Amino acid sequence: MQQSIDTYNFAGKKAIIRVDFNVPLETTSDGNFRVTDATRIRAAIPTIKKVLAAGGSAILMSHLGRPKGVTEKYSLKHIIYKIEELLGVKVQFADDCQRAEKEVAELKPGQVLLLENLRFYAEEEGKPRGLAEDATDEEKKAAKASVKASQKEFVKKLASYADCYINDAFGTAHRAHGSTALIAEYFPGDKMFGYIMENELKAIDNVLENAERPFTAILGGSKVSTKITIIESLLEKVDNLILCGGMTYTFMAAEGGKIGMSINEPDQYQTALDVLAKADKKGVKIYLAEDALCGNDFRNDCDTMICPSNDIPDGWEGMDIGPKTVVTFAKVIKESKTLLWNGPAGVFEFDNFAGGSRAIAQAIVEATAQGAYSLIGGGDSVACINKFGMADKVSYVSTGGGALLEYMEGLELPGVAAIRK
Ligand SMILES: Nc1ncnc2c1ncn2[C@@H]1O[C@H](COP(=O)(O)OP(=O)(O)OP(=O)(O)O)[C@@H](O)[C@H]1O
Ligand SMILES: O=C(O)[C@H](O)COP(=O)(O)O
Repeated sequence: MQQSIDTYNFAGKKAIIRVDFNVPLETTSDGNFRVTDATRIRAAIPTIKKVLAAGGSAILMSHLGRPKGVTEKYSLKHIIYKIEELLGVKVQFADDCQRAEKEVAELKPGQVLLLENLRFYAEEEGKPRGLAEDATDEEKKAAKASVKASQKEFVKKLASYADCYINDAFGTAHRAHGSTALIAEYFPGDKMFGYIMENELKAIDNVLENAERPFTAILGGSKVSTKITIIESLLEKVDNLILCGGMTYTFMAAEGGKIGMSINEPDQYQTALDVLAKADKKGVKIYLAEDALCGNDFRNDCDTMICPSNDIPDGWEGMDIGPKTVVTFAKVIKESKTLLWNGPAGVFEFDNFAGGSRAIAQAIVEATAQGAYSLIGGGDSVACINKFGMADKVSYVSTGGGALLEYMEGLELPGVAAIRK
């Protein structure tokens, strides 16, 4: 049965909390690691504090990156300093998530223990590793069966550490992994969502079910192929769909435009045309960038010029939306009552091409101040809004990328289903 974190009695209990501490790291000149965006750690603090304040202890577990075994650069020990800084509590560390009995036994109420990266074990994802490229179907089948069999033991061990299970890893809720889904079976009466999960689901449900109109979605990023299912499902829900970023040029090229060396997916031309036709049929207004800020090389300090997005000369590429587009997009955004933004409008990592994304963020902030509800989601979009210092001026910043998109598409997230079941 699903419990509530607000009413559960944590006194003297150990809570194992699945968090999503898959955060970006960079190496400093002295060879140490630094968390470059702590949004996901910051967001998990209220849940951890709740457990500690209610007399419990917290065992934190997460993945970091996509390691294929034990890999130093993906060790969660690199982020301990950041958790301690944000939580204000010392964090103990178990350097093997499957051999943490001693650390768990010594854990007292009010204390926090972080387990090493769950993905150092193939069992977390339940997918075989190290298969030879020429492995036969039989060998692949056997390897899969073998990791599935040991996955049960892996999950059972994690479950044995605690009295209750909290899933607060919204960013990973779309993965049916050991720690996000299977483990819940071992806590039939003591499983619950943390605050991130509760808030994310509420915020997205609010957008999907009670969206005040006009509802405008702004989708950017580099590829049509990675966003096509969400584009299609959003056509059922929104009044306006602003398509920007690198995907612009696939649409322009599909319609016969000249796009120079802009990012482009020829195998998606038909899909792009189908989207435009479907939007027309549904009465959804699609906004594509009419002009582009182009560069002659993929770097911040290349030469630039502004061109129509469908008439970019050879040797140039569209790297941000142009000034006319900024005016059009900002007007549509400011006239909207519900806003969803996923994916930057340009190569925002380069300051000279961050202007379009900044203008979109600014328009969203202004619309929010006028009473619109705004939800920003996705790793790059959140990095963008943080870079501009505007995260606290929108209604909700999601910690989810893929999870947010899948939930918005109407898919059941395994991490959510496992708690509700
Ligand atoms: N015109 C462009 N040309 C090339 N790359 C672009 C362009 N516009 C945006 N991008 C790049 O798109 C990347 C993000 O695109 P991607 O499709 O990977 O989005 P995403 O990771 O799904 O975003 P999010 O994490 O916000 O959901 C950024 O790194 C940005 O630099
Ligand atoms: O960053 C994310 O989207 C989540 O942490 C999930 O990571 P994954 O895509 O490697 O499963």
